[in-house]
Amino acid sequence: MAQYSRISGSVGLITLKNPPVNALSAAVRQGIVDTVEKALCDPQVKSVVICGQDGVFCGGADVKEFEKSMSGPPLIPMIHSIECATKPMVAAIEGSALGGGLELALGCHYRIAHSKARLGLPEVTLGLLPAAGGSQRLPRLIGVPAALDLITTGRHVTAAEALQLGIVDQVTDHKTVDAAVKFALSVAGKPLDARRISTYPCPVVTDLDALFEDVMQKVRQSARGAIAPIACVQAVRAAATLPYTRGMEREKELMATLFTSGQARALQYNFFAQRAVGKWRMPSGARWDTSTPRPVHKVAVIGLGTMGRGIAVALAQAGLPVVTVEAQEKQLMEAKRVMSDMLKRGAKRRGVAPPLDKISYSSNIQDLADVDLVIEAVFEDMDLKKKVFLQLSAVCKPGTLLCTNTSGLDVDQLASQTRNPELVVGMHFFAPAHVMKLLEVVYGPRSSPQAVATAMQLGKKMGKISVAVGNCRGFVGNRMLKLYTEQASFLLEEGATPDLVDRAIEEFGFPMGVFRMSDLSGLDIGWRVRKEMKLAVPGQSARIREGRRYSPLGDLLCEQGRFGQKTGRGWYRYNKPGDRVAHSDPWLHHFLEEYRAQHGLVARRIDQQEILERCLYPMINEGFRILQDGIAAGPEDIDVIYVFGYGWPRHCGGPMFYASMVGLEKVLERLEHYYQAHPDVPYLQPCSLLRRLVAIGSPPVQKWREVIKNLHSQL
Ligand SMILES: CCCCCCCC/C=C\C=C\CC(=O)SCCNC(=O)CCNC(=O)[C@H](O)C(C)(C)COP(=O)(O)OP(=O)(O)OC[C@H]1O[C@@H](n2cnc3c(N)ncnc32)[C@H](O)[C@@H]1OP(=O)(O)O
Repeated sequence: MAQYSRISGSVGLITLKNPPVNALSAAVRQGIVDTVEKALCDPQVKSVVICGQDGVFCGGADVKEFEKSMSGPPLIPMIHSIECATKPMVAAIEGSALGGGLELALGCHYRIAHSKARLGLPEVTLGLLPAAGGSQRLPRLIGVPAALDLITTGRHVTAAEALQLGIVDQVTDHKTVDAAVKFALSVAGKPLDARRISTYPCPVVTDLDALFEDVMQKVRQSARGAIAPIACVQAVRAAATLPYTRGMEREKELMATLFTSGQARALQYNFFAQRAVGKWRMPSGARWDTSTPRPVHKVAVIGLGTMGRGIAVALAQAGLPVVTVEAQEKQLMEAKRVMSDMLKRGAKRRGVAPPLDKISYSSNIQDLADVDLVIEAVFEDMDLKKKVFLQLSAVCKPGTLLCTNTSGLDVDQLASQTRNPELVVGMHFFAPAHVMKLLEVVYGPRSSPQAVATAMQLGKKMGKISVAVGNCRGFVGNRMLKLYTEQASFLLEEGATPDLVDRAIEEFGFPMGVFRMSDLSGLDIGWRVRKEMKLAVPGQSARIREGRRYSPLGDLLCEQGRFGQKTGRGWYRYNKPGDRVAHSDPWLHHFLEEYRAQHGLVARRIDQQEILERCLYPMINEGFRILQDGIAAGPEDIDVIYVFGYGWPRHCGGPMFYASMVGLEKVLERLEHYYQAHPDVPYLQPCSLLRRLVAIGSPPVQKWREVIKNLHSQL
């Protein structure tokens, strides 16, 4: 709703009230319509200020209402009537003015912002465009290039940048409403014709066609199949080329297509999923709101390889003092040089001083005696990690949380090396750790809720999206990934090429296909793990191991020294070691032909649909198993992990959401088909949770938690 009062004698004050972000729900829109009318009818009121309660102007349309049928006054005429008002309307912007919130402010005649406020039109991130006049008013106010940037990226700008761009008229460090009221008093009675943005001509752009062609090309490239950024460009083009009313018609037309699209549903689901994962719960019943984190003032990172360096830099950038320990003196010196450069580059980008003094470097584990939390990031070897945990348990003060950055080893085995296994959790970062947003917080059977709460809170402080998951081989992300990469290798055996598979995956929306990604990460990493597991045996090319289908193709490449980009050869050929541009490699095609001939395999034509189904559906099936096993609390956890850690296209929601969009019956039917065709691949057998969901009519993804809960309570 909205509250009305009169202050300073002649200023009508309208306060939006809908905690926590004053979203424009039907009730708020009705409140605005009613209070604006009241203010305009009150002869004592000469000007009007619109603000939001509790330091937030407005977080935009209420996204939760998008699924329901529309009720209440629509935004467009509401904003139009504010712009047409005959008394000056002033927006007092504190906190956020986003989406419909900024569109409301653009309908006002003046905008006063607090210096800490953030403004933006993030609709594109929800699969939409600013369709309450935002795509038509913003270019008229700040010009086409700047509006294109803001609308197609959805980025939030600071008040200072908003002032520079001309979005706001004044920035204050003091009480925003007071400043706005003072301003409103000063403009009372002044003419308003020149303040109505919709009447402005769009600033002229030289060679408009070239500008839009260029922008469209860039947007298409970065959109990876998302339709909203393209519609945003089209809407701004309408602003630049059509009169306002016709531009508004185009905006509406474009929005109508987006609003009901699967991509908008996926992106909006993802918005709420990101927030849902913060509300973690463990199978024991422990939860985010009943578990208190331990204070963490000083942190340590042990092992300064690529991961350790990134983690330490991310911690320092979050303002935490970090002690780093690396046993090898040469590696320590090299790490110090590289990390200092990383800190300097990061600081330059953010316009702050590099936090070099936050990190201290040591080769002595005894220096970790007084830290509150340690993140172990040594080589991925269980024996080595066990040794480190044993040492840490002896060296660190009682109560220190011991975390491992393993990407899939058993957290419980490491916990068993320590005096306090309840203080051990996994903190699985993704490379590069100072850039990637995802953190898997892995609890073992003995991890305490407090330890999980502490790691989750630390992740948040580091700006990560943290997801709490149970302990199993590969946790959530890598457990599912294994099947994806394995299926991709099987497809090569059956007739595909790395280029063909990668093209299908990239056209689906992943930034990189499975083979290109594998070349980037290094083929030797998986090879070493498979050798340790005695799955890969040099010189052997058997295609059945441990009773199930196995593809030795990756092992055979490694035996030839083809480790990917770093050796200049892998699934692709590179001009030199370390080069990033992958070229199709005739050697590899010949190698595949020979391999098939050796094993009596006849290459067949494999189409894009089969590639996607074979690569994605087994992953999804494993996702259902993960839910069934209670390793992830809900589909949102899996989807957030895949979007933020593995490049799953956000406009497809994540694997579990995607499954619900494709239709669970179809996923089930295709898995059954592929399992029948490949009975030596046990994981293709559809999981019982998937069967159960189909049996009860394929409820929407938001309802799966209930089904899982019932399933668990029946066990
Ligand atoms: C057929 C054609 C029909 C076409 C007709 C359509 C006409 C529609 C016209 C216009 C449409 C306008 C579009 C929009 O305005 S879309 C919304 C744009 N706004 C956003 O994207 C902002 C989203 N919110 C945020 O970025 C942040 O929440 C922020 C406001 C910056 C605050 O951040 P923070 O303080 O970190 O808090 P949280 O993110 O945790 O949020 C707190 C809780 O509030 C919920 N929330 C936030 N924003 C919204 C929203 N816009 N709608 C509903 N709910 C929202 C969020 O989920 C958190 O909830 P909970 O505590 O339960 O987790």
